[in-house]
Amino acid sequence: MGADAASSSKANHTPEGHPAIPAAKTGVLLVNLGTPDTPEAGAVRRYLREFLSDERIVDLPRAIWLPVLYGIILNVRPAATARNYAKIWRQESNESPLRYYTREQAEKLAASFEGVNVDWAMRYGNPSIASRLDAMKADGCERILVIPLYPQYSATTTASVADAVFDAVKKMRWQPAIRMAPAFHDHPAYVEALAAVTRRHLETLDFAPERVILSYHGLPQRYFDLGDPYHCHCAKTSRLLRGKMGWTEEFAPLAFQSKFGREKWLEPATDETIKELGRQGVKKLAVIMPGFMADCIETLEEIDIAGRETFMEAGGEAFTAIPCLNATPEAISMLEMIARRETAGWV
Ligand SMILES: C=CC1=C(C)c2cc3[nH]c(cc4nc(cc5[nH]c(cc1n2)c(C)c5CCC(=O)O)C(CCC(=O)O)=C4C)c(C)c3C=C
Ligand SMILES: [Fe+2]
Ligand SMILES: [Fe+2]
Repeated sequence: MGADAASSSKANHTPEGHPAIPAAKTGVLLVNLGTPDTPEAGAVRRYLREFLSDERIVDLPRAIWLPVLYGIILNVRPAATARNYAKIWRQESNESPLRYYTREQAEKLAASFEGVNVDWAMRYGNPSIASRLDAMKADGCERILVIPLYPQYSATTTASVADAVFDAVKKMRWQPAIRMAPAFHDHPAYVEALAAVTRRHLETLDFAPERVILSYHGLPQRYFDLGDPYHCHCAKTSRLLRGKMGWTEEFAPLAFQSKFGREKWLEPATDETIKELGRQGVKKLAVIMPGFMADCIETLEEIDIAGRETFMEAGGEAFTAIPCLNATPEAISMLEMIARRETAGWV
């Protein structure tokens, strides 16, 4: 045993010859949905295969779902989705916007919340939850708080992160203690952050929107009927944000975007709402997407590109997609509040 090992063994009060034990640390792991590694059909196919195989996302019996997934969806969708990713890909760092902003959120949170190890992972794709939990543990994290970056709880997202976290620690002989942060759809700092980013963005425009659609990612209606509280969380965030901004429900209607598959999803659909407002003579429209903590394909392509086109074709004249919270100071301060509250007694 070298002199270093002997002195660290003394500091840790471990017996002579015992392997060195790193000082106990607390970690915070931010987790978002995930994204392909490149905007090419092969990478998109790998990502969609993992994503759409999760029973939390599609809960149909495997005997029914897997033939559809492997026979149709994974043959048809990757090429079209890859073309959409290519439109929004961040060339300078060669990654998707979701990955870029999630990493930036973790870096900024690390700078403001000293004394904890902050890391980030993706539920599907890379870096995986298991790989980052392994790395945090190897670095001495005995206590880890996981923050799913979904303000509104859904079994499809929040619970799916918990599944992956516990699947990963299931394989560890010496597990870290784990805490899962709850949803934060009604956290005052979250609603204030949405309001601040919105006000800042509206000031940069040369028009005043006649309507602001509050657009959230959708879900099959059946999941709501089975008890998923997501719709209620979206409704509450919307009510609180309207209150803060002085908006009426007519001025700022709720809608659900990104429908996938044939089942009935939560309504009204964002694309239909955009079309309908255009037909009714609304000329200036804004869309805010409070459920997305970071800009991604669903906000930058589906809304800012495709939604804009839909509105213009329906007679609209001016359109804006309000940026997501991303790594704004308000978003980081909210994440820090949640991280400090949920690590109480640990740090
Ligand atoms: C049955 C399918 C899907 C459910 C249920 C679903 C729920 C859900 N998703 C998000 C957040 C995001 N989804 C994103 C992309 C995306 N979502 C689906 C399908 C379902 N989502 C697909 C097939 C895709 C990939 C893109 C495509 O092929 O159209 C993203 C963006 C990822 C990125 O890299 O940019 C996010 C974020 C939530 C919050 C949610 C339930 C509440
Ligand atoms: Fe999705
Ligand atoms: Fe989409």
